[in-house]
Amino acid sequence: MTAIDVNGLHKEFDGGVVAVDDLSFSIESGEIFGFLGPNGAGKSTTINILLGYASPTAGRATVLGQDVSTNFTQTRKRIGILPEGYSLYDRLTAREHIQWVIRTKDAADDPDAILERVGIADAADRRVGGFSKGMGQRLTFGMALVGDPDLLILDEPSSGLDPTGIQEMRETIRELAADGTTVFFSSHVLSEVEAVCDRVGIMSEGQLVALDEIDALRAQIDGSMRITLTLESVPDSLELERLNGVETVTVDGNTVTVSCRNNADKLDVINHVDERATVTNVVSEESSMEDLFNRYTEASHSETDQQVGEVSQ
Ligand SMILES: Nc1ncnc2c1ncn2[C@@H]1O[C@H](COP(=O)(O)OP(=O)(O)OP(=O)(O)O)[C@@H](O)[C@H]1O
Repeated sequence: MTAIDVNGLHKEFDGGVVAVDDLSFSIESGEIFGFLGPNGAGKSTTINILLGYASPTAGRATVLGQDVSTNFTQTRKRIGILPEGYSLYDRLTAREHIQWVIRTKDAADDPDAILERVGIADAADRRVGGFSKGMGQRLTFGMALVGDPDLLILDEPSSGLDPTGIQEMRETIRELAADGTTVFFSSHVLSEVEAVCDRVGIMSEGQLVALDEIDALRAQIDGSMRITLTLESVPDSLELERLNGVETVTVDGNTVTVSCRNNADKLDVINHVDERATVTNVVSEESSMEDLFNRYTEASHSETDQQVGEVSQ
């Protein structure tokens, strides 16, 4: 079943700012989807439209089978939201916060079980005013879990959490997805997205510039594999540039660093060098999530620049 379906979505604010530009994608139930993009890319605007808080200028979005431009109140009860920069009530306890969400969602959860799940059961009766940032984030996550939502929308969910908290949240997210909950995960912490998401969409200037599994995105960009070979000595002519799939070669002292397209190219490089020199060490790495993010968002910038150039000529 499709949990989110977005078709030709467009949002232009007063003053002509186009925040979302012809956006289309769909997310299946039980999928953990990472939604990425630099500041101002249009992520929050898209999330606000998906939650029925903002209306699109054009296009259509359906969430859990319901068009977001229709009365969305009942559907929203099936969505758990962890907003960025949450606001909690200092005078209320953690349990009172959970009870409040239970009431607004007409849910039947046990507040203590939820607090236990997010690791703050021992602080259930403490007023939230004295909570640390991480405790507040755990509580907000707990509030999002009320009512066993069909869709979880998490905006920067690991913000303020310590490594244990991040690990626990990851496990909870995976358990929920395995039970069929769809998770829409927006974050600037790319390692976090890589650790937990099945698929990612990268936004830039209101458009989706990449949409795929992370490995598939890696395979689509050139130079996504980097291999560093340490040699006893570097021969005068290695002629690595002549190999298929080799993008760049740099030599620094006894090390040769080669970027190439994929795993098969990497093996060719190792064999080629091994036939011509004594290799003492090999380190191979895939592009980091940061590399991918930069490559896709920079590519979209340069395409726009080019289009602007073409128009102005
Ligand atoms: N209410 C508004 N009125 C006018 N312009 C807006 C409004 N809300 C957002 N924008 C503009 O729309 C664009 C997209 O903003 P949006 O907040 O959706 O980006 P974002 O990807 O969530 O960014 P960030 O990562 O910084 O939160 C930006 O240029 C922003 O200035």
